[in-house]
Amino acid sequence: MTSAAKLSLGCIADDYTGASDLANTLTRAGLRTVQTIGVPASDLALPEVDAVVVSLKSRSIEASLAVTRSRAAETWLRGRGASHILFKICSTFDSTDAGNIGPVMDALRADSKDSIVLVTPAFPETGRTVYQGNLFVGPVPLNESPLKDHPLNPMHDSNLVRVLARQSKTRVGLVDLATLARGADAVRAKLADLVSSGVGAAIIDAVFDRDLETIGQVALDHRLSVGASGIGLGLARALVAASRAKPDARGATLVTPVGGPAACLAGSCSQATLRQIASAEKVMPVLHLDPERVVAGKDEAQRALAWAKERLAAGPILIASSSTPAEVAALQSRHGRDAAGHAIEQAMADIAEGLVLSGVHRLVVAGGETSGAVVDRLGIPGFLVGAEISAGVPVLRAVGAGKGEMVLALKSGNFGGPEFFSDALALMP
Ligand SMILES: Nc1ncnc2c1ncn2[C@@H]1O[C@H](COP(=O)(O)OP(=O)(O)O)[C@@H](O)[C@H]1O
Ligand SMILES: O=C(O)[C@@H](O)C(=O)COP(=O)(O)O
Repeated sequence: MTSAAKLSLGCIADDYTGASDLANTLTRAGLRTVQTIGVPASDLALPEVDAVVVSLKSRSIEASLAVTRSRAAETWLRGRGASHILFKICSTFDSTDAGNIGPVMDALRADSKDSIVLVTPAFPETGRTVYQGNLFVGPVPLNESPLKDHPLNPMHDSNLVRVLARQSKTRVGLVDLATLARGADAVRAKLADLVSSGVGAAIIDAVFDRDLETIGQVALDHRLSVGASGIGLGLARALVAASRAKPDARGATLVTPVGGPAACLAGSCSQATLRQIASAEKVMPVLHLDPERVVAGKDEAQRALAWAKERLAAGPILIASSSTPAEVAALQSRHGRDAAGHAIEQAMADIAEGLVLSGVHRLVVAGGETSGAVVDRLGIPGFLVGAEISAGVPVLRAVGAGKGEMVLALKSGNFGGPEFFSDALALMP
């Protein structure tokens, strides 16, 4: 970093769309924020900021690797003066019984020496609320939501106290909404009780943004918290209220128009993304990859690139691997979950690389793992946050890529309205 100023907040995000979601929230709450891809190289020039969100692709990798990478990010952020670190997880608690939320939380907690860690994936703006420790996605519990069919981490239990306890060596407790409603001191007293009974992590309920403000105040007593963009909002507001960060009147970066061809890639199989692809069919050419051919080799990505090159001059295009839950399950039963996912992610990265070589500098990507594969392949080291396309999804301006100006939108599979692809392109001139 060029600046020696101390960070008010350090963040470690377990995927790239989640990182841009958090960077968007922090920016809009007034913190000057950058998103880096991995731990930044020492020569990466970054502006003076209040918060850095280090993006990792650690949600679905082996737990010990997720721990090592998260710790490297933690060391870097603490070295820049961050006294509080937020480990950003998905608002739908995407994980398996093997991890990675529990193992990373345990390791960061040991390093921070916190007696207890507050954990909440609540993000009311996108319909994620937590009550009595149960996560709701809109009106339904997590296990009845489309997340039950996620290709990599299907979620079958909405009770987060149980889910986290299965992944963590720490005893997990609950701070319920009734306690939270009594204010920050009531939460502090409850945490002290939990600590005295040997609990090291507390799922905390939150339904409204005001709940997250209380949580943010209490979380700042500690060195670590775990959660989604909602707790990021609470922390940012608490930092501004405590004058530990100056609200930035400029807000999001103005992204200068880059022009030229634009493309969209979708690797998310979420219901929201499937609906968005169906809407895009009405306004732009859409190519559906044949997932079986993608797993078989590189030809399908080459076919897609040739298809795109014939059309790019005429307007935006969309290339999608996304399939229905039944089709995903069938592909996975033939090739295995990880092999199928990896092959498709790498095909998306091949296509993105080819598109950029063909002059595309405006790129929309749907899917967290998919975005990770694409951004890694493009070698982009970091992003500044631009306009908000929809809740949790900003326009991003690549910094330090050495490939000329480039703007991207990295969409979490579940986010965005039905016209998301057109909405994004309209804000990426
Ligand atoms: N047709 C398909 N069949 C099986 N897996 C797929 C298919 N299309 C994409 N995938 C894989 O599903 C995963 C989707 O995850 P991700 O990109 O994180 O989306 P989301 O944001 O919805 O979680 C990726 O690993 C992707 O490669
Ligand atoms: O918190 C969220 O829901 C998002 O920021 C996020 O992490 C989404 O992950 P993907 O759905 O895998 O993109």
